[in-house]
Amino acid sequence: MTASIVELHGVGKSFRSADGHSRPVLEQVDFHLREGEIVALLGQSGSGKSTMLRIMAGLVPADRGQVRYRGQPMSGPARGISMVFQSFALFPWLTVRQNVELGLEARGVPRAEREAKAEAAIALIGLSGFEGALPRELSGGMRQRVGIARALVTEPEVLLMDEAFSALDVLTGERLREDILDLWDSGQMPTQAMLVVSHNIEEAVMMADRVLIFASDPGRIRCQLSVQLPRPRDPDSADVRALIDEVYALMTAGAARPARVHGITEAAAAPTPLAERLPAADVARMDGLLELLAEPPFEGRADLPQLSEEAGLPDADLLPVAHALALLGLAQLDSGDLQLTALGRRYVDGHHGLRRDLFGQQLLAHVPLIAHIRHRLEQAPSGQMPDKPVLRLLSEQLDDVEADAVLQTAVTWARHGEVFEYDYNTGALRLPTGDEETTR
Ligand SMILES: Nc1ncnc2c1ncn2[C@@H]1O[C@H](COP(=O)(O)OP(=O)(O)OP(=O)(O)O)[C@@H](O)[C@H]1O
Repeated sequence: MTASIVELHGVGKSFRSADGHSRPVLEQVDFHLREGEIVALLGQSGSGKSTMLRIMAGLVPADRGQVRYRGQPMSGPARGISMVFQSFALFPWLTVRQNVELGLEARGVPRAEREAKAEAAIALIGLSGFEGALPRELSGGMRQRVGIARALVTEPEVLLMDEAFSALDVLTGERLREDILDLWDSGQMPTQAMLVVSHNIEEAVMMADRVLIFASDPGRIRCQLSVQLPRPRDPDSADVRALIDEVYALMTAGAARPARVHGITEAAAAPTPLAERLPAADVARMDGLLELLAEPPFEGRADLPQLSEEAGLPDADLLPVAHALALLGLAQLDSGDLQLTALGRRYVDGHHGLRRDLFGQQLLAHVPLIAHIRHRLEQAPSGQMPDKPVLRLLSEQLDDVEADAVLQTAVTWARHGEVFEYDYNTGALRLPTGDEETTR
């Protein structure tokens, strides 16, 4: 059995929200990162993937369970583990060489050795000739190469990449990913294991020996899939396509209530809370996807990877839309396919008024937060209420930024279904005009 470099045993982490509530973000995470493997971590936004990476790097402590690095309990940042961030995190006033040398400086490495190592890392990642450039003089792809050189210069045994390619355009991201895999497969990297957080299913399947799928609320490993295909992999090969389909199916299983269906037993039995994270799906995109799904060649049923290509939507955008359609009963997710329901067919075929009514009806039936706001507005003599109590309710389980995002999603959906209105200037929620006297 290959040796484990980092081990998580029953790891849990909670954060305290602004109002003092403690929210579990990770629960019972068991994971071993072993020598010689690349592991990809996929999961919904906010499911705790970055938190798990930071715990593995020793940047934040776990509240529960054990974290071990080479068999020893982790205490503080681990020297043999480096991270690469989505945002590049470069110092704008330092040159490429100075940015790369930083990690070595902090460790007291003598100057001559620092320079030699930085030069080697810069050459390895293909940036020779740009040592004296400032970050602003580089393209996004080159900046991320600096971020990777800075992570590699300390010769880490473990490289943790947190959405390292997602801020780059598709081609640049693919090229950088391929270069890293070439370095890894040819043994030129000092690194012995990589963990890659991604929102891109194809990227995960192209890179990893194992794909872990995270569940949300609280974050935990829901399932894993091993990928036993030699690299480099052909994204169009039948084997890769089949695995991509399988990962889509696993990620969308139980999508109507993604956080709960595969959840821990008590959570599955609990009623759906008002403060659930809604998939951040734009209404125009939901309409567009339903229309695309209804037309040839799909005729009501589509393979998600094909739909992603046809709609020009990356996974990070497509999956929330697919989840939202499933939540509202307009489509259903089944084995990695999206299928129009009978109601979804009526919606697509309907004129504007019918679409509005069906959408509103489904919101009230399936989104407890929207039904709750509508009920409160109907009870209020003025047909109005401020958004503050709703935000307070949401922040019992979500942080402030997420609470705001959930309210905004609820508002855009509710406006489309004419369930309620929102005044962006005053933050007032109110019944739609002409609707004050009626109840649905
Ligand atoms: N320092 C912190 N204080 C309070 N809450 C935090 C902190 N760090 C993360 N969180 C919360 O923990 C949850 C998980 O966040 P995390 O960034 O780990 O998720 P993620 O799966 O990486 O999300 P994304 O894919 O959007 O990057 C979120 O609700 C986030 O707001």
